[in-house]
Amino acid sequence: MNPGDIEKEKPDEPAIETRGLRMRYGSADVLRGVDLRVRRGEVVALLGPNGAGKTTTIEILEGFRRRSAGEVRVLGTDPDDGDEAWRARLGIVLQSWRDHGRWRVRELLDQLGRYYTPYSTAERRRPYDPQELIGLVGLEGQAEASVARLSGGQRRRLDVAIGLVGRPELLFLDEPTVGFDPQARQEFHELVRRLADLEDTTILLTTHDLDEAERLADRILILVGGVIVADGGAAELTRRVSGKAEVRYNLDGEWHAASVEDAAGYVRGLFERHGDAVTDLEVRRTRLEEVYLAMVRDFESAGHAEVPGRLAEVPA
Ligand SMILES: Nc1ncnc2c1ncn2[C@@H]1O[C@H](COP(=O)(O)OP(=O)(O)OP(=O)(O)O)[C@@H](O)[C@H]1O
Repeated sequence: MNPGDIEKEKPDEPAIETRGLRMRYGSADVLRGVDLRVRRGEVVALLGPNGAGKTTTIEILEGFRRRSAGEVRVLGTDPDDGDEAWRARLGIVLQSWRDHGRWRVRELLDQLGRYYTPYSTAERRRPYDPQELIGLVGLEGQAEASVARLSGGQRRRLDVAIGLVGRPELLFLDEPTVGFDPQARQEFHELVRRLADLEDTTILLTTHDLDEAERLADRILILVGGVIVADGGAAELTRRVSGKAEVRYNLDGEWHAASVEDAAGYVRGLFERHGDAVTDLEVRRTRLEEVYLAMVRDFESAGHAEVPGRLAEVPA
């Protein structure tokens, strides 16, 4: 079977699907039955406190780590059985990657890109042209710089370029924007949206930046205590925790605030009653960060036994 054939397999199958995924390190159960589905073309953010098992999950999906139990399919293949053709369809940006110090940026991308040439298809030309990729991640000024001389943020941009060089169908990003300045972060967000919208790339990312998750992801998964405790769009998760919005406004020079369920109705009434006397109107719903912290707190204060039927021992 050649790589072209593989790409045409089961187009409706989700890019990622796990059922009852479990991982035990020694006697510690880190993943206790993770069920997740990521549709093709979706951008999904995996959130969770330090040590929740996000990297472990991603590494299992990438085929870097063998799971203890459960079913996993990534682009139609069990990662434990993934071959080179399967790997060529993935893009991976790890939390840290330190090597290639003497290489120059363009040279490195050119070399790494050659690995993907045999896996080029009519739908997905592989690899990216190094110069185009350098422009895409904003490293034009560093194309001829040696890797050891890049700043932390530039190095991270290169990590992203390395993850993209094979024009992946599925891209894993583990805390991709750590060390980015605000402008680099914004450019990176635009890049991710462009990859998802124009190149139909499926993206699974982990981040501790809740604003980033909200801005980038079609869907957010919260991993706590080894299970997914919440799954939905940012607005949906926010509504689930707090249906209320805060309306602030100035009326005849005095500030007012109200916590209301129907913000649109409240604002309509406000203008009907006071017209132009209302100024500086602001409607603010609960921020994702508050929602996230409330969910983690609830889970932790309930004790982990609150997730029924999911905490059984992983078979040794
Ligand atoms: N190779 C290993 N052997 C033993 N324990 C491990 C191993 N790798 C990870 N762990 C443990 O598994 C748990 C989950 O780690 P993991 O790196 O997956 O978490 P994470 O959610 O990615 O955390 P962070 O947000 O800090 O990156 C942690 O308690 C960690 O100490």
